[in-house]
Amino acid sequence: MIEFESVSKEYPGGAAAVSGFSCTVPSHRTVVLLGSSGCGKTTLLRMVNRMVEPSAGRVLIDGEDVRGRDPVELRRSIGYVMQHGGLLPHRTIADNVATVPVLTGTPRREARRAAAALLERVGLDPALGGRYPAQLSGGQQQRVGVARALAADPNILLMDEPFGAVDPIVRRDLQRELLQLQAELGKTIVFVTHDVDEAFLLGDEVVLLEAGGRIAQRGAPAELIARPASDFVRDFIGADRAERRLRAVEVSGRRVAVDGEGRPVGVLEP
Ligand SMILES: Nc1ncnc2c1ncn2[C@@H]1O[C@H](COP(=O)(O)OP(=O)(O)OP(=O)(O)O)[C@@H](O)[C@H]1O
Repeated sequence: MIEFESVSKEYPGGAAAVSGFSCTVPSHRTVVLLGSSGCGKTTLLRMVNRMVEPSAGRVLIDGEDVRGRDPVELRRSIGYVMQHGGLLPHRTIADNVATVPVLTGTPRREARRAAAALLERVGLDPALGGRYPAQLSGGQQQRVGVARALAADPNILLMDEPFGAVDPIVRRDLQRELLQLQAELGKTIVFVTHDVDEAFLLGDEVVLLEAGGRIAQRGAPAELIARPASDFVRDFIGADRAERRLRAVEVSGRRVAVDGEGRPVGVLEP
Protein backbone atom coordinates (compact mmCIF):
# COMPACT_ATOMS: atom_id res chain seq x y z
CA MET A 1 0.00 0.00 0.00
CA ILE A 2 1.19 3.49 -0.85
CA GLU A 3 -0.09 6.50 1.07
CA PHE A 4 0.38 10.10 0.02
CA GLU A 5 -0.23 12.21 3.12
CA SER A 6 -0.85 15.88 2.31
CA VAL A 7 2.16 16.10 0.03
CA SER A 8 3.14 19.38 -1.60
CA LYS A 9 5.96 20.32 -3.94
CA GLU A 10 7.30 23.71 -4.81
CA TYR A 11 10.17 23.68 -7.24
CA PRO A 12 12.66 26.51 -6.86
CA GLY A 13 11.33 29.58 -8.62
CA GLY A 14 8.08 27.92 -9.65
CA ALA A 15 4.51 27.91 -8.50
CA ALA A 16 3.28 24.96 -6.43
CA ALA A 17 3.41 21.87 -8.65
CA VAL A 18 1.42 19.91 -6.07
CA SER A 19 -0.40 21.17 -2.98
CA GLY A 20 -1.82 19.07 -0.19
CA PHE A 21 -2.35 15.88 -2.16
CA SER A 22 -3.60 12.88 -0.19
CA CYS A 23 -4.41 9.50 -1.63
CA THR A 24 -4.06 5.81 -0.81
CA VAL A 25 -3.06 3.24 -3.39
CA PRO A 26 -4.21 -0.16 -2.09
CA SER A 27 -1.92 -3.16 -2.55
CA HIS A 28 -2.36 -5.19 -5.71
CA ARG A 29 -4.47 -2.50 -7.37
CA THR A 30 -3.87 -0.13 -10.24
CA VAL A 31 -4.46 3.54 -9.52
CA VAL A 32 -4.21 5.90 -12.48
CA LEU A 33 -3.22 9.53 -12.05
CA LEU A 34 -5.02 11.24 -14.92
CA GLY A 35 -4.63 14.86 -15.90
CA SER A 36 -3.38 17.42 -18.39
CA SER A 37 0.25 18.22 -18.94
CA GLY A 38 1.81 20.03 -15.98
CA CYS A 39 -0.78 19.12 -13.35
CA GLY A 40 1.84 17.35 -11.23
CA LYS A 41 1.44 13.68 -12.16
CA THR A 42 5.13 12.94 -12.66
CA THR A 43 6.03 14.90 -9.54
CA LEU A 44 3.66 12.73 -7.48
CA LEU A 45 4.88 9.51 -9.05
CA ARG A 46 8.50 10.34 -8.35
CA MET A 47 7.81 11.07 -4.71
CA VAL A 48 7.23 7.35 -4.25
CA ASN A 49 10.79 6.39 -5.16
CA ARG A 50 12.35 9.60 -3.83
CA MET A 51 13.38 10.99 -7.20
CA VAL A 52 11.41 14.01 -5.95
CA GLU A 53 11.34 14.96 -2.27
CA PRO A 54 8.09 16.62 -1.14
CA SER A 55 8.35 20.15 0.26
CA ALA A 56 5.73 19.11 2.83
CA GLY A 57 3.82 15.97 3.74
CA ARG A 58 5.03 12.42 3.42
CA VAL A 59 4.74 9.24 1.40
CA LEU A 60 4.42 5.90 3.16
CA ILE A 61 4.94 2.44 1.73
CA ASP A 62 3.28 -0.23 3.85
CA GLY A 63 3.19 2.25 6.69
CA GLU A 64 6.84 3.25 6.47
CA ASP A 65 7.92 6.79 5.54
CA VAL A 66 10.06 6.55 2.40
CA ARG A 67 12.35 9.22 3.82
CA GLY A 68 13.67 6.58 6.18
CA ARG A 69 14.78 4.44 3.24
CA ASP A 70 18.07 4.66 1.40
CA PRO A 71 17.14 6.27 -1.95
CA VAL A 72 19.26 3.95 -4.09
CA GLU A 73 18.01 0.81 -2.39
CA LEU A 74 14.45 2.17 -2.54
CA ARG A 75 14.67 2.84 -6.30
CA ARG A 76 16.02 -0.60 -6.98
CA SER A 77 13.13 -2.15 -5.09
CA ILE A 78 10.47 -0.34 -7.15
CA GLY A 79 9.84 -0.88 -10.86
CA TYR A 80 9.82 2.32 -12.91
CA VAL A 81 8.74 2.53 -16.55
CA MET A 82 9.30 5.79 -18.39
CA GLN A 83 7.67 7.18 -21.49
CA HIS A 84 10.62 6.60 -23.79
CA GLY A 85 11.70 3.34 -22.22
CA GLY A 86 14.76 4.93 -20.64
CA LEU A 87 16.93 2.08 -21.87
CA LEU A 88 20.70 2.32 -21.73
CA PRO A 89 21.65 2.70 -25.41
CA HIS A 90 25.06 1.03 -25.24
CA ARG A 91 23.88 -2.08 -23.45
CA THR A 92 22.13 -5.03 -25.02
CA ILE A 93 18.48 -5.64 -24.32
CA ALA A 94 19.33 -8.60 -22.06
CA ASP A 95 21.80 -6.49 -20.09
CA ASN A 96 19.30 -3.65 -19.80
CA VAL A 97 16.77 -6.02 -18.28
CA ALA A 98 19.40 -7.62 -16.04
CA THR A 99 20.86 -4.33 -14.75
CA VAL A 100 19.16 -4.13 -11.36
CA PRO A 101 19.38 -7.84 -10.49
CA VAL A 102 23.13 -7.74 -11.26
CA LEU A 103 23.54 -4.60 -9.13
CA THR A 104 21.78 -6.31 -6.25
CA GLY A 105 23.98 -9.38 -6.41
CA THR A 106 22.41 -11.87 -8.81
CA PRO A 107 25.16 -13.60 -10.82
CA ARG A 108 25.25 -12.19 -14.37
CA ARG A 109 24.58 -15.49 -16.08
CA GLU A 110 21.53 -16.15 -13.94
CA ALA A 111 20.27 -12.60 -14.43
CA ARG A 112 20.58 -12.98 -18.22
CA ARG A 113 18.63 -16.23 -18.09
CA ALA A 114 15.91 -14.55 -16.05
CA ALA A 115 15.95 -11.64 -18.53
CA ALA A 116 15.21 -13.99 -21.42
CA ALA A 117 12.20 -15.40 -19.54
CA LEU A 118 10.98 -11.88 -18.78
CA LEU A 119 11.27 -10.84 -22.42
CA GLU A 120 9.06 -13.75 -23.32
CA ARG A 121 6.63 -12.78 -20.62
CA VAL A 122 6.17 -9.31 -22.14
CA GLY A 123 5.64 -10.77 -25.59
CA LEU A 124 9.12 -10.47 -27.08
CA ASP A 125 11.29 -13.09 -28.72
CA PRO A 126 14.11 -13.75 -26.23
CA ALA A 127 16.48 -13.76 -29.23
CA LEU A 128 16.09 -9.95 -29.23
CA GLY A 129 18.12 -9.93 -26.02
CA GLY A 130 21.33 -9.67 -28.03
CA ARG A 131 20.25 -6.50 -29.81
CA TYR A 132 20.70 -2.88 -28.77
CA PRO A 133 17.75 -0.58 -28.00
CA ALA A 134 18.10 1.38 -31.26
CA GLN A 135 17.58 -1.87 -33.17
CA LEU A 136 14.08 -2.29 -31.73
CA SER A 137 10.79 -0.61 -32.63
CA GLY A 138 9.21 1.86 -30.20
CA GLY A 139 6.66 -0.71 -29.07
CA GLN A 140 9.35 -3.33 -28.53
CA GLN A 141 11.40 -0.85 -26.50
CA GLN A 142 8.40 -0.16 -24.28
CA ARG A 143 7.97 -3.88 -23.69
CA VAL A 144 11.64 -4.06 -22.70
CA GLY A 145 10.99 -1.15 -20.33
CA VAL A 146 8.24 -3.17 -18.66
CA ALA A 147 10.44 -6.29 -18.51
CA ARG A 148 13.23 -4.26 -16.94
CA ALA A 149 10.88 -2.80 -14.35
CA LEU A 150 9.74 -6.32 -13.43
CA ALA A 151 13.26 -7.77 -13.27
CA ALA A 152 13.79 -7.26 -9.55
CA ASP A 153 10.29 -8.64 -8.88
CA PRO A 154 9.14 -5.42 -7.19
CA ASN A 155 5.84 -5.15 -5.35
CA ILE A 156 5.35 -1.66 -6.76
CA LEU A 157 5.40 -0.52 -10.37
CA LEU A 158 5.48 3.17 -11.27
CA MET A 159 4.52 3.78 -14.87
CA ASP A 160 4.90 7.28 -16.32
CA GLU A 161 3.04 7.54 -19.63
CA PRO A 162 4.70 4.28 -20.64
CA PHE A 163 2.70 3.88 -23.85
CA GLY A 164 2.52 7.53 -24.89
CA ALA A 165 5.06 7.38 -27.67
CA VAL A 166 3.71 4.49 -29.74
CA ASP A 167 0.97 4.32 -32.37
CA PRO A 168 -2.61 3.59 -31.30
CA ILE A 169 -2.60 -0.06 -32.39
CA VAL A 170 0.61 -0.93 -30.57
CA ARG A 171 -0.61 1.09 -27.62
CA ARG A 172 -3.78 -0.96 -27.44
CA ASP A 173 -1.72 -4.18 -27.54
CA LEU A 174 0.53 -2.95 -24.75
CA GLN A 175 -2.45 -1.95 -22.63
CA ARG A 176 -4.07 -5.37 -23.02
CA GLU A 177 -0.80 -7.09 -22.22
CA LEU A 178 -0.40 -5.00 -19.10
CA LEU A 179 -3.90 -6.00 -17.97
CA GLN A 180 -3.01 -9.63 -18.56
CA LEU A 181 0.28 -9.31 -16.68
CA GLN A 182 -1.40 -7.54 -13.81
CA ALA A 183 -4.03 -10.28 -13.57
CA GLU A 184 -1.16 -12.75 -13.13
CA LEU A 185 1.21 -10.69 -10.98
CA GLY A 186 -1.05 -8.45 -8.86
CA LYS A 187 1.47 -5.63 -8.44
CA THR A 188 0.64 -2.32 -6.81
CA ILE A 189 0.68 0.01 -9.80
CA VAL A 190 0.63 3.79 -10.05
CA PHE A 191 0.08 4.65 -13.69
CA VAL A 192 0.30 8.18 -15.08
CA THR A 193 -1.49 9.21 -18.26
CA HIS A 194 -3.40 12.08 -19.84
CA ASP A 195 -5.46 9.66 -21.92
CA VAL A 196 -8.96 9.11 -20.52
CA ASP A 197 -9.58 5.86 -22.39
CA GLU A 198 -6.28 4.43 -21.18
CA ALA A 199 -7.08 5.47 -17.61
CA PHE A 200 -10.54 3.90 -17.74
CA LEU A 201 -9.22 0.68 -19.26
CA LEU A 202 -6.35 0.15 -16.84
CA GLY A 203 -7.40 1.78 -13.58
CA ASP A 204 -9.18 0.01 -10.77
CA GLU A 205 -9.39 3.55 -9.59
CA VAL A 206 -8.77 6.84 -11.39
CA VAL A 207 -7.59 10.03 -9.71
CA LEU A 208 -8.41 12.94 -11.98
CA LEU A 209 -6.16 15.90 -11.25
CA GLU A 210 -6.56 19.60 -11.86
CA ALA A 211 -3.67 22.07 -11.95
CA GLY A 212 -1.45 21.96 -8.87
CA GLY A 213 -2.17 18.29 -8.21
CA ARG A 214 -5.63 19.04 -6.83
CA ILE A 215 -7.98 16.07 -6.97
CA ALA A 216 -11.00 16.85 -9.10
CA GLN A 217 -12.48 13.41 -8.46
CA ARG A 218 -11.34 9.94 -7.62
CA GLY A 219 -13.20 6.70 -8.03
CA ALA A 220 -13.78 3.70 -10.22
CA PRO A 221 -14.05 4.65 -13.91
CA ALA A 222 -17.76 3.84 -13.94
CA GLU A 223 -18.32 6.20 -10.99
CA LEU A 224 -16.65 9.07 -12.83
CA ILE A 225 -18.87 8.48 -15.83
CA ALA A 226 -22.05 8.00 -13.81
CA ARG A 227 -21.52 10.92 -11.41
CA PRO A 228 -18.97 13.47 -12.58
CA ALA A 229 -18.31 15.69 -9.56
CA SER A 230 -17.95 18.95 -11.51
CA ASP A 231 -18.02 20.51 -14.95
CA PHE A 232 -14.25 20.08 -15.04
CA VAL A 233 -14.63 16.32 -14.64
CA ARG A 234 -17.48 16.20 -17.14
CA ASP A 235 -15.41 18.09 -19.71
CA PHE A 236 -12.23 16.15 -19.10
CA ILE A 237 -13.71 12.71 -19.46
CA GLY A 238 -15.50 13.78 -22.63
CA ALA A 239 -18.32 16.24 -22.36
CA ASP A 240 -20.78 13.93 -24.00
CA ARG A 241 -19.58 10.64 -22.54
CA ALA A 242 -21.88 10.70 -19.54
CA GLU A 243 -24.85 11.80 -21.60
CA ARG A 244 -24.16 9.65 -24.61
CA ARG A 245 -27.05 7.37 -25.22
CA LEU A 246 -26.33 4.25 -27.18
CA ARG A 247 -28.73 2.23 -29.25
CA ALA A 248 -28.38 -0.98 -31.18
CA VAL A 249 -28.73 -1.35 -34.92
CA GLU A 250 -28.55 -4.51 -36.97
CA VAL A 251 -25.67 -4.65 -39.49
CA SER A 252 -24.89 -7.77 -41.54
CA GLY A 253 -26.54 -9.98 -38.94
CA ARG A 254 -24.74 -8.45 -35.93
CA ARG A 255 -25.95 -5.91 -33.41
CA VAL A 256 -23.83 -2.78 -33.48
CA ALA A 257 -24.00 -0.11 -30.76
CA VAL A 258 -24.19 3.43 -32.16
CA ASP A 259 -24.25 6.74 -30.33
CA GLY A 260 -26.73 9.58 -30.67
CA GLU A 261 -25.07 10.81 -33.88
CA GLY A 262 -25.09 7.36 -35.42
CA ARG A 263 -21.35 6.75 -34.89
CA PRO A 264 -20.64 3.06 -34.36
CA VAL A 265 -18.93 2.42 -31.01
CA GLY A 266 -18.83 -1.37 -30.89
CA VAL A 267 -20.49 -4.70 -31.51
CA LEU A 268 -22.90 -6.13 -28.93
CA GLU A 269 -22.36 -9.66 -27.77
CA PRO A 270 -24.95 -12.06 -29.11
N1 LIG B 1 12.61 20.00 -11.87
C1 LIG B 1 11.67 20.97 -11.95
N2 LIG B 1 11.98 22.25 -11.70
C2 LIG B 1 11.05 23.22 -11.76
N3 LIG B 1 9.76 23.02 -12.08
C3 LIG B 1 9.39 21.76 -12.35
C4 LIG B 1 10.33 20.67 -12.31
N4 LIG B 1 9.64 19.53 -12.62
C5 LIG B 1 8.37 19.90 -12.85
N5 LIG B 1 8.20 21.23 -12.69
C6 LIG B 1 6.93 21.97 -12.84
O1 LIG B 1 5.98 21.41 -11.96
C7 LIG B 1 4.70 21.29 -12.59
C8 LIG B 1 4.24 19.86 -12.59
O2 LIG B 1 5.10 19.09 -13.43
P1 LIG B 1 4.95 17.52 -13.65
O3 LIG B 1 6.03 17.08 -14.57
O4 LIG B 1 4.80 16.86 -12.35
O5 LIG B 1 3.53 17.47 -14.40
P2 LIG B 1 2.89 16.33 -15.28
O6 LIG B 1 1.43 16.36 -14.95
O7 LIG B 1 3.61 15.06 -15.09
O8 LIG B 1 3.09 16.85 -16.75
P3 LIG B 1 3.41 16.05 -18.10
O9 LIG B 1 2.18 15.25 -18.41
O10 LIG B 1 3.65 17.14 -19.09
O11 LIG B 1 4.62 15.21 -17.84
C9 LIG B 1 4.87 21.91 -13.96
O12 LIG B 1 4.44 23.24 -13.91
C10 LIG B 1 6.36 21.82 -14.22
O13 LIG B 1 6.78 22.87 -15.05
